[in-house]
Amino acid sequence: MTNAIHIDPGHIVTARGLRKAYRNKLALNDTTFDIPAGRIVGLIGPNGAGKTTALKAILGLIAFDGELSVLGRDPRTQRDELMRDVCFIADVAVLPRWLKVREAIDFVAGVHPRFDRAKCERFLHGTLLKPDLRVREMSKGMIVQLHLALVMAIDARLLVLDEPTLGLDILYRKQFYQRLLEDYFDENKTIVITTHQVEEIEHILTDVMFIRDGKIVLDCPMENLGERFTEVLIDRDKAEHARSLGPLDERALPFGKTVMLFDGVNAAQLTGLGETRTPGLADLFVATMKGTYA
Ligand SMILES: Nc1ncnc2c1ncn2[C@@H]1O[C@H](COP(=O)(O)OP(=O)(O)OP(=O)(O)O)[C@@H](O)[C@H]1O
Repeated sequence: MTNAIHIDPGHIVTARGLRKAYRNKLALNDTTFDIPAGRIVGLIGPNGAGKTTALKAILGLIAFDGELSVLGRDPRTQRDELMRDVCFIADVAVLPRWLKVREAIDFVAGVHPRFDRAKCERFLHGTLLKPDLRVREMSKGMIVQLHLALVMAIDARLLVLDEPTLGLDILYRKQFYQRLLEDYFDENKTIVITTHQVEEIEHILTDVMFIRDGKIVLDCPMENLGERFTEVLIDRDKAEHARSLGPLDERALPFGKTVMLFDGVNAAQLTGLGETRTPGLADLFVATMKGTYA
C-alpha cells in the first residue's frame, strides 16, 4: 500500500489520512491536505489542535501513520535527503545563551549546505547584531533578527515556521513577516507557518488551513475566501429570514444590530438582508472553532 497515493509534481506536500496518537489523544486524525509550490500557507488552529504535530510529521521528527510525501520524499525514511531542501525554526528561544553571532553563523554554515554566509551578513548589516555579541546580551527581538538572518540565508525550497514570533512585540512581528515576504519568498519557495496571531499574517498568506482536533476543517486559497464566505450586517427586520439561511455564526453588535457569517450561501440570497463584506480571517477562525473549549 505504500506509495499508493497520487502525488502531484507541483505539490510540495501531499498528506493523506495522517494519524498520530499520543496515549489516549489523537493529535492527527485522518489529516489530509496538499501544499502546492510557491505558496505561503497558514496552518491555524486553537491550542492542542495538532499544528506542531503536523509540522513534526512533515519534518520527519515523529512516527505516524498515513501517507505523506514532502518534496517527493517520505520524511520517515528519507529525512536526511529531505533536510537539504527544507529549513525550519522551531522557536526563537532555542539558541544557547553563550553563543556569539559569529559562532551561530559558523554553526549554520557547517550544518547547512545551502547556507549563504554573505547573504546572512547582508541581513545583519545595519542591525545591532555585531559578530561578538552573545545571545544572552540580546533582547528577544534581536534574537529574532538573528534567527531571521540565519534562516533567510538558507536557500530552501520549503521553510517551516512554528509560531515564529511567539512572545515578541508587534513591531518585531510585523517586521518579521514583512522581511519574510520581501527578502525571502519567491515563486520557487514554499512557506508553512503556524500561528495564533491571525491578523498579522493574513495579508501575507496565499492559502489558509484551519485545523481542529487533528482534522483540516478549512483549506482555501485566500483569494477564494470571498467567494465562499460572506459577512452580513443584518438589517433589524431581516434577522429571522437571515437565520433561516443557516449562518455559520451570529454575533450581536450595539444598537440591536447583528452580524451573521455565511458559508457557501449564494450572494443573490444575501442581497437585501443588509450590508455585505468578506470576513477577516480572525472572525472566520472564531466562527469555525466555536465550541472548541466547550
Ligand atoms: N509528546 C507528547 N506527548 C503526549 N501528548 C502530546 C505530545 N505532543 C502533543 N501532544 C498532544 O497532542 C495534541 C496536539 O498537540 P500539538 O502540539 O500538535 O498542538 P498545537 O496545535 O501545536 O497546539 P499549540 O497551539 O498549543 O502549540 C495535544 O492534545 C497535545 O496535548
